[in-house]
Amino acid sequence: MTLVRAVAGSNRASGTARRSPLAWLGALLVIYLGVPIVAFLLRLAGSHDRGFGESGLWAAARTSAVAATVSMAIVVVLGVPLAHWLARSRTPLTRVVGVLVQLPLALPPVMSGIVLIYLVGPYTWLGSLTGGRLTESTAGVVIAQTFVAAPFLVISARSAFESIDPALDDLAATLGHRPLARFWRVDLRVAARGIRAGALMTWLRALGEYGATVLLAYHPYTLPVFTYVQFSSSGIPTTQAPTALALGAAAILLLMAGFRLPARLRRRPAVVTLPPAHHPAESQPEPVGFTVDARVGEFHLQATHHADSHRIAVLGASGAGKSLLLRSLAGLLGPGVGTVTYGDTDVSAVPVERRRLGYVPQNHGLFPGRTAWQQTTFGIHADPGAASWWLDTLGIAGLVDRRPEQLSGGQRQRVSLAAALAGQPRLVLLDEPFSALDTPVRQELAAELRRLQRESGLSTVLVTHDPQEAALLADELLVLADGRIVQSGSVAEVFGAPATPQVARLLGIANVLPAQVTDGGIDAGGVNITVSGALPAAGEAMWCVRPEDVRFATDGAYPVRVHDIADVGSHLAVDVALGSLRLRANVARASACDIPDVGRDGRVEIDPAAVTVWCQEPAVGH
Ligand SMILES: Nc1ncnc2c1ncn2[C@@H]1O[C@H](COP(=O)(O)OP(=O)(O)OP(=O)(O)O)[C@@H](O)[C@H]1O
Repeated sequence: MTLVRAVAGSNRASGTARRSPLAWLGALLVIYLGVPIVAFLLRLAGSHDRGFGESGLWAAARTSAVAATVSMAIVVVLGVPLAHWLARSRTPLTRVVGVLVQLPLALPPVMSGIVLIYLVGPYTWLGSLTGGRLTESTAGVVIAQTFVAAPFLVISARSAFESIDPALDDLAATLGHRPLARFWRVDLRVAARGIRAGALMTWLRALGEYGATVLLAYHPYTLPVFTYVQFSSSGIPTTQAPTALALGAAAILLLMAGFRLPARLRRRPAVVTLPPAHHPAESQPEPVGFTVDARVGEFHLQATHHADSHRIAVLGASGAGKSLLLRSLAGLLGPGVGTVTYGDTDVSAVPVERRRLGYVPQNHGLFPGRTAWQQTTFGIHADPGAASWWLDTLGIAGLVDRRPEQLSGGQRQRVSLAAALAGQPRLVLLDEPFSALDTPVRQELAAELRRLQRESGLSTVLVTHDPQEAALLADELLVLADGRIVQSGSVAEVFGAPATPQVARLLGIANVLPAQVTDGGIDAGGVNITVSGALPAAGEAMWCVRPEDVRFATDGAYPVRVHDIADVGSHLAVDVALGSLRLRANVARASACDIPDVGRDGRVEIDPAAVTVWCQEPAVGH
């Protein structure tokens, strides 16, 4: 039944496609392009003398094929690095060069020939230097073909390089690969398909080149020149053979380019046998210090901190600058961003690939086309034994043959973590490393990382949105807002006394509310609350109390009305009205009988020492 529905669905889908005006427009173009070729093939089949015996035909075909192949090779060798530079650089010079390399595409080929005569013609400096051999020779054909065909490769390769996520290059740098190695081992590999397509277009364009060739190198004849000569002297019948040859060569090449071997004939990647695992070596704790001043677009990051501990967490709202801070510490924003120290070493001038880092980027970047094992051992310092240990510990030893698209989000995140740790890094920078994991795996991994931090001295800077994760995996907290550190200190200090209402909210404290400071207390929504700590000057203020410090008691000081009671597993979350404000109380299940029913009035007690009051929320200025 399901199959019948699926078939009916697919018939409906193809029926819809047939009725679509877009499909008909496309079909008209296919007819326009196909009919002349079919007409030619019909005439060819019906002809007696097709011109295959004409003298000079095969020599012309050879000249065309050789010159097109040499042109393509020249264009690939020179054009791929040029395309890479054009894709990666954003300067006025890049823009000018980008236009320049596309000009031959816009210029009519005959005019390209004229332009070239000014460079390599017999009476130019280059022409006389080579005794006039640059024209009227196969070299001349190659020069003409290269000029008109080069833009095809450069444009295609440039767009292939531009589509590579720059984060992959950054990741490869943190794994110790220098710029040339990154070009070979990452960019070229990822852009290979676009480069191949560009090379194919270049060859085909070179093979079909006529206008520039006929001006620059009329002899030896190429296939197009030979065809025109035949057409002028003997009429159309003898042009059938060269046309058929060009058509056949192009069709075979295009078919080969799109051909994929059946799955059973394709080379399978060798099955990986994991080497014996060993525990990662102990590392020296390396507290990080930095004074960073970096501008990225409109955003200004300005932060100074010298950590006492080798376990730091950076908390902040989305867009606060956490990832940029991590990238500055890695050296990925360049050496001009300020001073960075790992332990006692000033690494400000040390290139990222020599910093011996482990880096887990936010989107858990993995290199396309590489298996989990190849990803884990891609770093130049990767230790296969430690890689095995990490893969095993992270529960992905059975997935080592899989490529990124064959892994789930959580599995990819674990591979990324294993790759960062397998190189025995001196510092690990983690950008929300557990965000795609389910709660049990997340807790398990966090506990594993915590154990390594303690036992092996693993130094980490963790970016996270989760205050619990920060408290578990760090001794020191930095809270970032709008590119500035708004509070820093030990986990206990920051959690115990959030410096601003904004920090309190980031720490997950639920009751951050407005108030008016009065004599010896605060007016919170019309209810006077007693406070034992320091109070700001009278006026508008913000205050907070943790939900677990709001306790139901029949003799409590403050009247409330219960609005909602939610059982969240570990405790009961109770929403109450305190004057005009809404307050949250977390009540242990054992004390559930103290809570009045929903809609009923009751009383709560709030410890004056548990109340924090701030003057009006300060704006972070630049
Ligand atoms: N390449 C860039 N060009 C321009 N602006 C950028 C660039 N990268 C980041 N920014 C800006 O810098 C600010 C900080 O970005 P960052 O990625 O550090 O935020 P974040 O705190 O990590 O946020 P999230 O938690 O959402 O990942 C943002 O406003 C962002 O738009």
